[in-house]
Amino acid sequence: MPLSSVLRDQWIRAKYERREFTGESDHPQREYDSDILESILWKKGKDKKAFLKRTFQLSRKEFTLRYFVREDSKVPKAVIYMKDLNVAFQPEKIGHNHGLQIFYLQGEHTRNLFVYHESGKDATERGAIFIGTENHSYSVTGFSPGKRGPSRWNWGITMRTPVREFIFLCEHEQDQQEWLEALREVISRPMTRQDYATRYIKQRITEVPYRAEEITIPADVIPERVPTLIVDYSEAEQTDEQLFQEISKANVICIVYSVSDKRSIEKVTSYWIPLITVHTDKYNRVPLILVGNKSDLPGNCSMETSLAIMNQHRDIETCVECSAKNLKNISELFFYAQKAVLHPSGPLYCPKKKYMTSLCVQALTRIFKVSDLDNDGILNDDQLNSFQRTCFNSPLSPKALDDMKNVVRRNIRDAVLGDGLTLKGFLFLNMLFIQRGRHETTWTILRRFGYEDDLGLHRDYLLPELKVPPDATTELNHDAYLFLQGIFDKHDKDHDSALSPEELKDLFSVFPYIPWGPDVSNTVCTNDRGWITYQGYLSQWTLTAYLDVDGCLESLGYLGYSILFAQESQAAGITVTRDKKIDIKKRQTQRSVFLCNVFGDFQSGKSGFLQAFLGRNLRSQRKIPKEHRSDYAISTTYVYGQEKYLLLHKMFPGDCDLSDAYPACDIVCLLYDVGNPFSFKYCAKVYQQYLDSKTPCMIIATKSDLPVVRQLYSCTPMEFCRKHKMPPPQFFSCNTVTPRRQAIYTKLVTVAMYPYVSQAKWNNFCLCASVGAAVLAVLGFALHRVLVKPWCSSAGLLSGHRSL
Ligand SMILES: Nc1ncnc2c1ncn2[C@@H]1O[C@H](COP(=O)(O)OP(=O)(O)OP(=O)(O)O)[C@@H](O)[C@H]1O
Repeated sequence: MPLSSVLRDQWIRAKYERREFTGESDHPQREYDSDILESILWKKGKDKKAFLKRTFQLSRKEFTLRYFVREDSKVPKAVIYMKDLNVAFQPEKIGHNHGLQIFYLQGEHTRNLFVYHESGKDATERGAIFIGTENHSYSVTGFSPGKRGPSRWNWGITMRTPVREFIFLCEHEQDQQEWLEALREVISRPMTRQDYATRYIKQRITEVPYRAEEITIPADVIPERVPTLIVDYSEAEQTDEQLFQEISKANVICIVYSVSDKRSIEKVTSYWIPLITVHTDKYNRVPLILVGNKSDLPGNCSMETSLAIMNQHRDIETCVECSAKNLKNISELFFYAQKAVLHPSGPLYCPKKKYMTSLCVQALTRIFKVSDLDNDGILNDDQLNSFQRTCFNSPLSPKALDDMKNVVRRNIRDAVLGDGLTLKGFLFLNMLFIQRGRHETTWTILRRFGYEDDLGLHRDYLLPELKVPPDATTELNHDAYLFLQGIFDKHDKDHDSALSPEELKDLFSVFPYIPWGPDVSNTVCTNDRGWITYQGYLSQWTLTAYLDVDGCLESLGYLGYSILFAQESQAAGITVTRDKKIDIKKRQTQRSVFLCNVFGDFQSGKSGFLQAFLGRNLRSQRKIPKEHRSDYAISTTYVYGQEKYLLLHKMFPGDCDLSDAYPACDIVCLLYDVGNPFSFKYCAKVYQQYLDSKTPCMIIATKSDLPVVRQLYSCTPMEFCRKHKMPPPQFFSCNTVTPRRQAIYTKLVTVAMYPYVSQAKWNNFCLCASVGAAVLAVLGFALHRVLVKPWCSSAGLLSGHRSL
């Protein structure tokens, strides 16, 4: 557009749109004749937060922009020559509709001023094109009417830059010629140093975007099969809020500085690292990569500087120099970034100590112990091979095995013993992997054994999902018993079929805590030294699986069940039984654990009843310290030749609503002390108030060796049983000369297994189950045959009917 047209246009707009020069508007007319245009802009302070009022002046004469801190200041804070200056509208970044970023060159550096004006003038920038010289592949040509299709404006200009072609249309041929002339003059002029700098800034606007588009490197290009999303950040285009959000989302952050700009590396420690620290979780640090860009330029920041920074900041995973211009080390940079996320060195290695972190040593020690199947402190060739298969899906060749042992042997003493690797050797080998930058090898081992990035065991590894419906129970399956038997054998070093305190401690050395307290010795069978027997050990696992399946899964995880038995998860070792109602309907059960709740008034002999099941008489019970007492007792009995677990649970009197407070059990025992006249009343109360007719119930008369006294209740225990169609009270005493297991417990399991058998036939039924167990197992005895036999008393149960 010729100058005359511009002036005419502006004159019409001023006079008729803005009503200037008419006396109708208070528009400051002096703007047109004054040399200086002054305005108040809000400028972002150095702290990057608050906007402060500043006076800005544009001087036509000096061709400068200057600003003042105070209105009455004489000395400007900065004077910027227009030739060095550029602006971009930044409403989003500045957070104001009329936000503007002013950037200008000062020496070698670009400075930024972030400002906004309270009332904008609706101007929007559409872009800018830098015009370089012919030598730099810039050209301009005109074209005549019709060349570019029908248009109202026929005369055109094609402006070519190295990156794209721009087409402009003019109304008249004369306009076209004037523009062509002006543009050719610029293009033919050699570029000054200043022009180069300006081009850099302008290219950032038009050619190199402020911010690269988000790029996703697809999952299938790396062995770990995870996609990589690369997100760029530009201070010029994005707000601090966006930066903070991206930081908090990132798995790895590359801090880029210029090797030719010392101040940019200083900013890494003074600005970027503190900023990232504030905006990331302190318990879950994000790995950082220090990237020295522009390695094609002569640098004044040496690699030593970045290494020193790396040594000071644990989160810096690695540093790398690259050149985005000639693409040197760019793919390496992203490889390191991926590696920093997938195989971070921070949790594994402490550069200061030049040794593995204590958490890493702990984890590898556990892995060694789990893999040392015979617990001799050495991974022999077989064990090393199965370890190798577990972690890397293939065994080592004999030569590779030998080479590996030789490397370790050469470097450290006591690392190889006989033909195997000691714990010391195993730790050394891993340290070697880490020191040689092969973190992924150690991470593969750690991850295979359930560890996650913080070197804790993964929740999914320890607590896999297991659905247990309300009327189902949880038991260990055959596989899990086999595994636990193996663990027992591995730790029973003296082969006495019991675990001494040291052996037990060693067994739990792969746990972060000892899961069994001293009460366990009074929950399961022990030998005469009080050590948990093989049977007792399996019983305790059975109890854990039944009462605390999550705890059991966790323990299986620590012991390495799913890894050593090549199972998908620890849950593979657990059987969830079917709904008990189906068992009753089908008149058969596959369960092997039955729960019996034991009620009785204070001092009625409940503990005695539990302990006697573990083969302890009154005398041995009295030796149990109070703090070691247990509310549970579990052991096995045989019913029709099948081994079943009976879990006795002592209930406390005083619990107000027993039916709500305790889970459904398979059978209930109501205990009363034959020597205490007030004892039976409690049993009658529990029976009437809390028991449903569906759960089998048995009344047990304890301390039967003591003189029997009359119970102070409306009826005798015998009459009570008859009235409620229960078998008569069963006499019991734990005050025996020698400790012995009594038949009452088999009877309880039998009744628990067949709750639908009428109570009147119990004694008959139970006698056959216990006395004939072995024979019946061989003959494959059928249940219905038992039911028709006449009632007979169980030999081991009672000393006879007493007068009740
Ligand atoms: N056959 C017996 N002869 C004599 N005393 C016995 C006999 N059986 C148990 N006792 C004693 O009776 C007391 C109570 O027994 P026990 O601790 O088993 O009852 P409890 O119901 O578990 O008690 P609490 O309700 O207080 O927990 C104990 O002092 C025990 O030694």
